[in-house]
Amino acid sequence: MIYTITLNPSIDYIVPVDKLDLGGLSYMNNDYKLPGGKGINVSRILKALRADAVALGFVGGFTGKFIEDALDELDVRTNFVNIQEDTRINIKLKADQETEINGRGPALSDEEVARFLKQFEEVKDGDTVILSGSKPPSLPDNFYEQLIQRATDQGAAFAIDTTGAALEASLSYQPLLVKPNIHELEALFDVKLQTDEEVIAYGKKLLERGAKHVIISMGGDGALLITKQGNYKAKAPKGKLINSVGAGDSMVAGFISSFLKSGDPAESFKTAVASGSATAFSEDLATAEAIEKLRSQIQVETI
Ligand SMILES: Nc1ncnc2c1ncn2[C@@H]1O[C@H](COP(=O)(O)OP(=O)(O)OP(=O)(O)O)[C@@H](O)[C@H]1O
Ligand SMILES: O=P(O)(O)OC[C@@]1(O)O[C@H](CO)[C@@H](O)[C@@H]1O
Repeated sequence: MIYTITLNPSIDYIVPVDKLDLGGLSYMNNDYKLPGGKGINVSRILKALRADAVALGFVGGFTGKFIEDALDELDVRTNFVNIQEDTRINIKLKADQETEINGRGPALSDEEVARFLKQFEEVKDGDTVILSGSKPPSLPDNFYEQLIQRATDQGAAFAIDTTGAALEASLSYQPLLVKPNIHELEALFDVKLQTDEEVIAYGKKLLERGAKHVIISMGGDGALLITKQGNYKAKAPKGKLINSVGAGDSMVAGFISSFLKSGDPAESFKTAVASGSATAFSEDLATAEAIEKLRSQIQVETI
């Protein structure tokens, strides 16, 4: 079984505006709401790719109910801990540029956290846990590390898509996959990276510190995969960028679902890039058909 962990889900409120008048009044064009949060997005793509997964995390209030109902409708399996405070709403403003305004997230009580940890005991030998996104501020800084420690003790593999200290702390536990984007990699090492060689050199540092596979995503410039066996590059297919929200999560889902079936990093990387780009070219997350169609266009080269 795959478990996705979304400690801080969100309603993603997509707000298209023809022209944004800062300080004035603008009207929305066909705004819509999606169940969001990185792990939830991963679960939705896993569902599209027919991989069995359960989404875990915390949801609360009317916003939490919206997320549970929307995922039920999409037939995505969930087992959330219900909490007292409302789940956050994240604003995705689409004018001539995309602007994101994310909430910090609700406060969690000790009892709510204890219920989550109890539930986490169901993770067992052979399972894969995917940890993605921010944590609500009331959780301790090392909460991801605590979960990784538990997952590892329980015999499960894990992948992690987060940034900064939480990403660094995860490396010695040998994540199956880490997927910083190029800006997150730059921030981690406080450098500016120009060439593929430079990106690979810094990606390799994550490998040396324990990660088994490192994907560095680069938006419309595609991605690099760094492994002990070799390094790979895939250009992103050409298309109209409609929505980059969830492109990175789609990559994680694409890689993990394919790798668990095939054990082949290069093939899994191809599915990852196809999944990321198919989401970038859609209003919502990618469909299985869109992923399959793009997959045939993607060339993975060894570099
Ligand atoms: N403009 C684009 N054209 C084609 N593919 C894209 C584009 N933007 C993103 N992608 C695809 O999605 C992948 C992930 O994108 P990106 O590097 O933006 O991840 P991210 O920053 O983690 O995304 P997010 O946080 O928005 O989910 C890219 O490697 C690429 O395959
Ligand atoms: O604030 P976090 O947890 O880092 O990111 C949350 C978020 O921006 O990430 C997803 C896209 O990757 C969205 O569904 C969601 O709104």
